[in-house]
Amino acid sequence: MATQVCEGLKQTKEKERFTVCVEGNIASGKSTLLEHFKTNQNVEELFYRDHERWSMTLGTYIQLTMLEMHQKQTVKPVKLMERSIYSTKYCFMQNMKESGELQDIDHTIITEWFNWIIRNHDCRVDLIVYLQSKPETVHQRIKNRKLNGEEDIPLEFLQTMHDFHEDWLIKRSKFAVPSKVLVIPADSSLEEMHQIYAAKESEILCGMNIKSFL
Ligand SMILES: Nc1ncnc2c1ncn2[C@@H]1O[C@H](COP(=O)(O)OP(=O)(O)OP(=O)(O)O)[C@@H](O)[C@H]1O
Repeated sequence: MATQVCEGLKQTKEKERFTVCVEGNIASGKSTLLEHFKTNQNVEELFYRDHERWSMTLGTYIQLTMLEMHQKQTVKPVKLMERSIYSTKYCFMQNMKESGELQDIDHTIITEWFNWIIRNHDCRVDLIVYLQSKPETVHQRIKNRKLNGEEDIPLEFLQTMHDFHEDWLIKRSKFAVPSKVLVIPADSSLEEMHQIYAAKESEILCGMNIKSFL
């Protein structure tokens, strides 16, 4: 897998900048990975709450926010992003549609916008780092961090979000994957995860060295 990712990246080696999107379930450790590489980009997403009334508003706004993140220029050789316009659409919006929170007409409009955006704007991704975690693991982490509003997130919801990520990035049964995918099992302890990130630094950073960030 690691070799395949490196091979696949050879074609893009000549480019000056890379975009890497970190994907995974709620509390799978995305911010922790970003923190490990000392970036401060963090998009707060509130999809897991009951947004029946505000789902269209929220969906449109978050899609716009993700577009802004994709468009953002950086002087660093690698732009690390938490999530992407793709997981927003293929996992979170899809869940809102299938659960009935998002009306069909609203979903159709958001999809039209999504298709137009990715056709007409540069939302290129060079690598997706998928933090693959068990729903039980992230459920426990959510309980441990005790954030307001998260107390009621049921295991079933985390299982559903896990399934959307797996369908998209592993089974590839529903939607196109926009880049190579590096899968990192993310159920280990924090200390072990930092060791794994250090060991996989070159793969995660598309062959770049963390020192080039400083
Ligand atoms: N390997 C780990 N072992 C135990 N706890 C962890 C581990 N990784 C992260 N955590 C803790 O789990 C919580 C979620 O981690 P983090 O914020 O990095 O996840 P996230 O994927 O960014 O979450 P969100 O989807 O809410 O943005 C935090 O309290 C963090 O300290």
